[in-house]
Amino acid sequence: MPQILDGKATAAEIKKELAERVEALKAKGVTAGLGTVLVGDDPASHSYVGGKHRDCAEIGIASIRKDLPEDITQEELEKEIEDLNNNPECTGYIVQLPLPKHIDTNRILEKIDPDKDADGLHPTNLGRLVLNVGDELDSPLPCTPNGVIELVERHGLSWKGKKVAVLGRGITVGRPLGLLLTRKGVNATPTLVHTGTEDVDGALRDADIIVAAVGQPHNVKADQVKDGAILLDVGVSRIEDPETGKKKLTGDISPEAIEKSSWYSPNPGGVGPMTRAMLLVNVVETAERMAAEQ
Ligand SMILES: Nc1nc(=O)c2c([nH]1)NC[C@@H]1CN(c3ccc(C(=O)N[C@@H](CCC(=O)O)C(=O)O)cc3)C=[N+]21
Repeated sequence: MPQILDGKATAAEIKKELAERVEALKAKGVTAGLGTVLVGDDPASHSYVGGKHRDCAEIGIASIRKDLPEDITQEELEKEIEDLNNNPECTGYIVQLPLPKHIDTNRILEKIDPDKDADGLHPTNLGRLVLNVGDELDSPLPCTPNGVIELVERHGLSWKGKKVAVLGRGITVGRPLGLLLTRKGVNATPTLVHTGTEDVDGALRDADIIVAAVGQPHNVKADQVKDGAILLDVGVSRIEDPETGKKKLTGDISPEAIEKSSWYSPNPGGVGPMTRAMLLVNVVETAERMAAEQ
């Protein structure tokens, strides 16, 4: 029987630890504050951002919310970013992705003060991750990849020496996860599998651990998975529940593939809550660094 990598319970444990660090900061006169920038009215994005603010409230982090219209110009949005960079109450913030098509996303991400980058997606912080393979890093890490690593380790499992197939090469998951997996403290051997990969089946079957981050429902099939593999399900899709006819969330990995695993992360309830917990880690750590500099 496969065992569950319980993201909800693990995130709750991390939040408890963080609440203490938030208290310790308050004793020093520093209140951690998360800013969110949300453009347009995509319901899924609204729901994610809402979740982030609830998480903050739970552990004593203040929050600053900027909900902006879909037709905002590049220049206006850059002004909002500048505003958060200068706001001392905001110790870290995120710009919810995706942004509307008329916005140059990379230029926006570059405007974020790297010291306030709660997502760990600023080019400077991604660059620090590339440059540092060994020692402690004093910069934020990308939340979903970091959540994937932490979820496995907090269940007493190790990445060390493992062959890992990462399905997907997107900027928020696949590509940065490859970098995290090769850090010395993790020491896994990743293969990034993507739409240009010839032998997808071979790469998946060879893997001790599969991380699926493509956003296609039940994309990973039983015959692509080695017996006893560890499966991490990152992608989300909304599909119709055949029993109720209602839309429900589902992951990238088929139920038959999960049956063959030794451990798997459910979706929902796996990597999603861990992503949110790692965002809180980044906010607390940026605030701690700011407090240390005072
Ligand atoms: N700048 C930026 N940073 C992000 O971190 C970011 C983003 N943009 N754009 C979209 C993706 C997606 N994402 C999720 C976070 C939590 C859950 C999560 O907690 N999901 C719950 C289910 C939530 C539900 O029921 O809707 C679960 O898996 O159990 C899901 C998805 C963060 N993202």
